[in-house]
Formats: sequence, structure tokens, C-alpha cells
Amino acid sequence: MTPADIQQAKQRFGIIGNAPGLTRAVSRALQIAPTDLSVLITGESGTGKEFFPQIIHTNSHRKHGRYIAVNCGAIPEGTIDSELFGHEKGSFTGALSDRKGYFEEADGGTIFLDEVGELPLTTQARLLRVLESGEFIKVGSSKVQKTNVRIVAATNVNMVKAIGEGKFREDLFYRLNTVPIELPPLRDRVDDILLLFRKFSNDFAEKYRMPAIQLTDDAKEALLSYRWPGNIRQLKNVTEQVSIFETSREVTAEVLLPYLPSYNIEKLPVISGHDNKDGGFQFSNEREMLYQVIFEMRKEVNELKNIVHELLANRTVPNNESLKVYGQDTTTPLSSPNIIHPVIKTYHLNDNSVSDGEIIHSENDYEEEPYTMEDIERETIRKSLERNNGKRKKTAEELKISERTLYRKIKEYNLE
Ligand SMILES: Nc1ncnc2c1ncn2[C@@H]1O[C@H](COP(=O)(O)OP(=O)(O)OP(=O)(O)O)[C@@H](O)[C@H]1O
Repeated sequence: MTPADIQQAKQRFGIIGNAPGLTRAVSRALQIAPTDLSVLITGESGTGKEFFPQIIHTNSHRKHGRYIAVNCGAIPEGTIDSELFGHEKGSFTGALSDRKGYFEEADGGTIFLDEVGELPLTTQARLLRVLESGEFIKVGSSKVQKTNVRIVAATNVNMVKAIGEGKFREDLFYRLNTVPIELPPLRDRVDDILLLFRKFSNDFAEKYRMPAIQLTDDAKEALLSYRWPGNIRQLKNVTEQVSIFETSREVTAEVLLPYLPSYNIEKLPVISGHDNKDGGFQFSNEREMLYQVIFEMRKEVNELKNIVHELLANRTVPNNESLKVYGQDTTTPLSSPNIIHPVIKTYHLNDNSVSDGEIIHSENDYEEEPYTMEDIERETIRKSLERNNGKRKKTAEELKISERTLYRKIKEYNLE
């Protein structure tokens, strides 16, 4: 692969960065694209794995065939076999007609199995069969069908550990991992951090129609020394938040640090979040989500403050109404996104306690209920699902979390 081929592929897919590990991964993807070999892309969450199956598909002889991306972690265990391999009418309650699965739909093309480590063992057995012989059987059928699909899979879990724990079949792992492509974490691509920041801040400047954020030297140093547990996805989120919330377009380290959770802890090499059950990245996803929740709350609080100011300005109070305030005590200064004291306050403005045009400040006029982080998280997810008509992909995008995390949270909070 020539450097020009690699550069062209990066440009075509909007891949920013010159780190040797990234360039090697692009070169490898281009090299193996014309073959039909299975590929396993590994790397921490948010490192850009999703670009690679697309590079492989568009540079293969299958490029005119279908490309189907499946997030295995986002599909409930009970329906995944039917989604992947199809089902026959009547094979289970709700199977009102025959359905083709992705492996039939993608015949002649490529399937990207994201979060492949999340597949249940029964589905892993079916997948192994397709990989070995191209054969599959629809749910509820006994007829063996054939398909010609190239499989590119990705995972951010430690597969060796998953095999050791009996959660992933070793034979399937070796079959998928015919060609491994590994993406380095952002902390090992330090030279790319400022390039990526510039790209994202320009993109958000265009999106929100405002001048791009510029960093002072100490802010650049803070970005470079941070460990980025959520990798490029986190850098993108931070850039978006800074672009939206900061009024000054020149950002110093002091302004930036509250956007970098556990800055001082993350800088320490010993605490890299590698020990939890998903290979360490679930924690960073959840933390990212909590920060997202806090920022959402700040926005809501600001909106409410504006309403209150308007009311004060007009000196009118709605009668017989309850005004529900979700989030922080509005008297708390909002200087740091790290400090939050969530409560629900319900204000009852009664006819008896107020005459027209009067503002009340009575302690007895509101009840204060404790509101836990779980409540806030559940409520935020519920509202976002509602806003997006139950569409999980859109909801996950809006909340800036992976579909896998969303799916887990939906189960955890019984939001189905
Ligand atoms: N090199 C890059 N240049 C520009 N944008 C990037 C780069 N790498 C990642 N991104 C962006 O970062 C975000 C996360 O990338 P992506 O979804 O591919 O991560 P991932 O490794 O698949 O994560 P997960 O394992 O959680 O699914 C996306 O918005 C993607 O466009």
C-alpha cells in the first residue's frame, strides 16, 4: 500500500490522525480488503473501529453488494437469532410472517458484527457454522440455506478473558480473528489529539454557527496529558460541550479542566480503568453518560432560570399551578459541572397565598424530595426514548452513549 493510497482512504472516510498505529491499521484494511478473509477489529471503546469494515467493504469486490452493520450488543438475546438468520412464520409468538435475516439479505456483500463479544453462546454456534460452510438455518425451520457473506467483526472486550470465562467460543474467536486489526487508544496517539480537537471544533463551529474554539497553550497541555478513557468519542463530546457552553472562544486550562473528568486521577498511569468486566470501558461509558446527564440538567436549569426571571420581570404568578423543577437547587452557582445536588422541588402556588402580581417566597409552599442519580439517569433515558419514538440508535446518539450501554440501562431500569 502506498502512502498516497492510505492518505486517500483516510480522506474519504474522514479519518484524522497520523499516528503509526492508525496508519498501520488503515494500510492493513486496504491490503486485506480484496480477499474474503474474516477480520476482527479490536480496540477500546471510541477508538474509531467503525471506519474499518467500511474501508474493507468499499475496497473489496463486494462493494456493489450490501453492507449491513449489526450492533450485537443492542439486540435482545431473545431476538438475535431471528434478526441474524431470519425466522419462519409461526416459529414463535409474534412471528406473523416469514422474515429474512441479515445473513440472507447481505448475500454477496459484507456484514459488520459490532460488539461481537456480546453474542449469546447459541448464536455463536450458528455464526461458526456460517463462517465454516456458509450454511445457516432460519429459526423454526429445518431447511439448510446457503449464503456468501464476508464477516468483519469488532469488539472492545478482552476476548481472551471472555474465552477463559466460557463466554466466548475459542474456535469462533480463531475463525473471526483470521486477520486481526488493532486500534491504539488515544493516549498512545498523543500527536493526533490536537489535530482531532481542531477538526471537531471546526465541525461544531459550522454546526452551531459560531467561531471555532481556540485553545491557549496551557489548555493544549491539559488535553495532551489527559488519559482519555473514552478515547476519540470522549474528545469529540468534550469539544462539543466546550463549544456550546463557553461564551469566550479562547479556552484556558482552567476553563477546560472541569470538562475532563478525574483529570488528576486519569493522568496517573496506574488507574487506567482496565479491570472491570468489559475490559474496563463500561465505567468510562457510564461516567460519560452521567456527565451528559449533568450537562442536560444544567441546560434545563438555565431554561428554568430564564422562565423565573421572566416571571419576576413581569411580576405575574400563575394561579393554581404546580411548577416542577427538575435538577439542581437553582440557587446553587453553576460554575462547575462536577458539583451537583439533585432534588425535585414542587412549588404549589395557591390562590390563598398570593394575590395577582405578587411573588411568594414561603418555605411552606414547596415540598422537597430527594432525587438519586439513578432516578435522574432513568428519567433522562425515558425522556430521550420518548423523544425518539423508542428508536434506540437515535436515543444512544442523543445521549452520546453506545447502544450496548443503552440496552443494558433499559433492561436495568425496566424501560422496555
Ligand atoms: N481518527 C478519527 N478521526 C475522526 N473521527 C474519529 C476518529 N476515530 C473515531 N472518530 C469518531 O469518534 C467516534 C467514535 O468512533 P467509533 O464509533 O468508530 O468508535 P468504536 O471504536 O466503534 O467504539 P465502540 O467500541 O464503543 O463502538 C465517532 O463519532 C467517530 O466518527
